[in-house]
Amino acid sequence: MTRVADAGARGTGDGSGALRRIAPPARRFLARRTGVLARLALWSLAETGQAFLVGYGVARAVDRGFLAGDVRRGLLWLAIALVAVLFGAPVIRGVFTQLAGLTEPLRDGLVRRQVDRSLARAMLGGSGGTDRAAVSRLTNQVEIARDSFAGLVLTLRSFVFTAAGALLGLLSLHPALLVVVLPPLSGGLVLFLVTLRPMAAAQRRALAADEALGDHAARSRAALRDLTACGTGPEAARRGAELVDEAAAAARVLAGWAAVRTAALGVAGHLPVLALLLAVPWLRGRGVTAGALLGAFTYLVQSLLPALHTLMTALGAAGARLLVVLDRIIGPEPEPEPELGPELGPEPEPELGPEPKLGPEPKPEPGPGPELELELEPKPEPKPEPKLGPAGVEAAEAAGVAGPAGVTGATGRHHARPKPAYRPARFATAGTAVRAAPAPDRATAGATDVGARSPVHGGRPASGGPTAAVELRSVTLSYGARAEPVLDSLDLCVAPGERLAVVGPSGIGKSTLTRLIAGTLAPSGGEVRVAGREVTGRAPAELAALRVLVPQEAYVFSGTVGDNLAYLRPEADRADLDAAVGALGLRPLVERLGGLDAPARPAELSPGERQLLALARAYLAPASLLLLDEATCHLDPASEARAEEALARRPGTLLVVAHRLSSAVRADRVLVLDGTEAVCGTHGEVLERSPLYRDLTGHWNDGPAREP
Ligand SMILES: Nc1ncnc2c1ncn2[C@@H]1O[C@H](COP(=O)(O)OP(=O)(O)OP(=O)(O)O)[C@@H](O)[C@H]1O
Repeated sequence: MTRVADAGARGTGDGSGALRRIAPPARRFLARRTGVLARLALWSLAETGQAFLVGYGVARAVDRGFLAGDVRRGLLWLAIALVAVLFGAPVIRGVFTQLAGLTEPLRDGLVRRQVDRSLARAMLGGSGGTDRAAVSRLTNQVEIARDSFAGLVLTLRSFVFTAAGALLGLLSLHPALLVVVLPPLSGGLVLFLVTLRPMAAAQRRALAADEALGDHAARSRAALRDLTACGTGPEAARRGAELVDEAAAAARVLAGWAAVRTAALGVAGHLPVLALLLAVPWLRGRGVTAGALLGAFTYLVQSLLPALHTLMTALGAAGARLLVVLDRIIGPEPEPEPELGPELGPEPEPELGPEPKLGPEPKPEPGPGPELELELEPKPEPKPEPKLGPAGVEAAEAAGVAGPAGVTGATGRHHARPKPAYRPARFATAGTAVRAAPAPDRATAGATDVGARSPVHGGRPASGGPTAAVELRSVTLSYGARAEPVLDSLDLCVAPGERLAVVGPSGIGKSTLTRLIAGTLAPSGGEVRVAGREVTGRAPAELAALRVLVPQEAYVFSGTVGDNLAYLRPEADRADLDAAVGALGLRPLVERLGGLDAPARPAELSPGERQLLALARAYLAPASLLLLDEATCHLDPASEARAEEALARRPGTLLVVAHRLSSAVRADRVLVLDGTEAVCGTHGEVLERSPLYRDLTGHWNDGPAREP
């Protein structure tokens, strides 16, 4: 219970401090609005007259009317009291009209102040640069301040002017009435005033606890992958539980003081009535008439008690809230919350992980390993996918860490990529979203670059042939029961060791295809096999052993550079890491960061640097299939070429969602995804056969990043 408790303590001892801080600007604010205040006082004076007349009318109606046998006079005085009550409606209207002249400028001023402060803080950047509580202050707390201020002005003003009218009335009826009424009234008021300061402190503590809890929840959500990667989940959960306890404790303290305040209200509100009843003989002895007694009761029950009740409620709740909220907005800057756990070290901001490609929420990405994306929004899936909630994340993480165990074909060192044993080059689709190229073309697709191709039928390797690295059999994927399929009856066969580039316009389904192959998305129909094994429904650990998917926004977690590189292959030694660093051209970056043992602070890395680290991590991964979903988009063409070549040299198969033409040219084959047509073949072949590919290459060539 560290920081929040401190904040609460600060608040407890700081109630008068807050008042001192708030008082000067409050005085200036009011001094600039003397006209509004004067008009408000004028309307309120009418309330004094009203309060006076209500009790006085009743007293006179009884004494001079009904008890004196003059019913007409009695009714007349009652009518006067009634008119005074009815007169209250236009008075309230007038008061509210003037009130806006105070509350709206206050709200505008607070909003301006908060925006200025948040912008200034954001511009500072770095540690504490983001003010996560700003939204709460800007919306919720500013509205609380406005409402509380309005309530306070209304009730304070009403109490003062009503009490003045009622006390004046009591005095005019008989001074002895004041002797009986004033002591319990003022006693209750004093008791109430005594509760104000601790109540404000409790309010402040409750608000601080609420903010800290919200902030912690937001940070934990953003840093979920860091927490998982660094194993600090339990620590974050423990801190969350502490904050919940703190919020509950603060609410209990607040409730305790609310009970004391209710007692004060009982003393001030009901004791005077009791005292008046008990003192009736004494008062009668001093010449207080029956009408005056009735008038006194009317003052108490009709005017004083309601005004007192609303005053206490408003001062106790709205007043304390106003003080606390104003101090948070215009007082000293709140201290930043501590980071989520010691393991996250000095990193200023927990890394948020890969950003979404589409919209503000991250798209779910593959299960295990640092490329893991969290399932943040429900999405229609054709078949149940392994959930990536906390439990799933742990499982996926375990898979990423333990992935190398049992991986076939993984060797300690990377050798030159062996030539594929065959190049089936089969791609055939049928259907609407992605259709097969015409049959004669399909028969030759990919055949031109390989002389002796294993016999394939419909894009499938013939039985007895080598197992394909990737095989899609009539795969269909729709993101909803009635949605148009993104991929429709797609057949695809990628040979072991082959390099395939996937190209197509934005939104055509390239990422969808990689996710299907990665096994993080289940097809609506058909079958996806990697290394001969169906991937759908496979456990994250098994998937991790089969493939690595690197998304566009690479994920680097808070840890050392070496930890990041070896994440998918924990047993990698220095030589392995050095080899990866050299192969990917990472040396200058690693040196700048301070070596393999230096901390990698995600927030201090550019997107391209993060991609390089993620690519080196993938390079070291034991899985033989590498899926790059625009994973080099933040690299310059030379770095991209170097990285791709290095990844292609490692033993295994490479599927690249191409970001530049050069990626496609370097690939053994190119798969062009198109809404109505899909073509697969060598660069030259698809250039000839696919108008879309010709368009794309034209666009790439004419684009700002001109390709060789
Ligand atoms: N989780 C999802 N839920 C619903 N629709 C989705 C989802 N993910 C992708 N889509 C839709 O599926 C289609 C294909 O998306 P996908 O991301 O695979 O395209 P892409 O070719 O990779 O695009 P880009 O190059 O812009 O990344 C798009 O229309 C997209 O809006």
